Amino acid sequence: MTHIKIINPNTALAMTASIGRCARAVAARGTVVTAVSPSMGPESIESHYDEALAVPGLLTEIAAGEREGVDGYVIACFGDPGLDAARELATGPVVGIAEAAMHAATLVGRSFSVVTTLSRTAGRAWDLAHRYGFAAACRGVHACDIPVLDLDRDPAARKTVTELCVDAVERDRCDVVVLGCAGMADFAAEVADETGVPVIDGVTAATKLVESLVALGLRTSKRGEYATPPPKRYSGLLSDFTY
Ligand SMILES: O=C(O)C[C@H]1NC(=O)NC1=O
Repeated sequence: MTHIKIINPNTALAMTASIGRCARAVAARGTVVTAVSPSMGPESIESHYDEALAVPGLLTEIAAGEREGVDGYVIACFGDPGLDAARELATGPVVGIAEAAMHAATLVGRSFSVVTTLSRTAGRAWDLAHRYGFAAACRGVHACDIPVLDLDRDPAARKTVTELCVDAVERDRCDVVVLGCAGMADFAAEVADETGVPVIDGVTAATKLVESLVALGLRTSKRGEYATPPPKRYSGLLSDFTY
């Protein structure tokens, strides 16, 4: 049995439940998926500030997972917040949904475009494409300017995102669309029908990637940069983080 813990780093429990449903829909029979939100942090992540404040809660969930014997983790936020720190804590693989989606996109196409939420987060998506080595394959990053929590609440959101994806394929002439928010996890099938190209949701892509890495017996390397952090005291609210 493989246990994958999917961490939605924001505190929106309805979004976490949707993320869990999407991941379980693709998980193998022998895989148990638990989807959680930290008890502390922003209700959605739409800025560098939100991202910074989401990381402590994310890391508490990774530390708890290590005590629970979790085999691998998904960070279910398109900014891949805290990914490197999470890898320092985790024994098993940790995959962010942006990284997973971009990898999957380049395995089924020569180019991809990202459709994300707020314009202000587009720079982060470009930064990740550069970091992961996919800048040449990324033809564009487009924002629907729908707040993360409105993706579920606004009945017009799905149509708006779908139309933007159709427009992105036509303008960018990209082979693949990457959905740039964990809150779009259940949009992929509809967008694929409308665009006629492969559409990748990072939640499901990351779930299967972690499952595969665990099946291959691959764990996070502790030889170098991802070694366990050096022990030290952390004061104030962070005193719980003392090793
Ligand atoms: O980065 C974004 O625009 C989307 C990102 N924010 C969030 O709360 N979950 C996400 O996937």
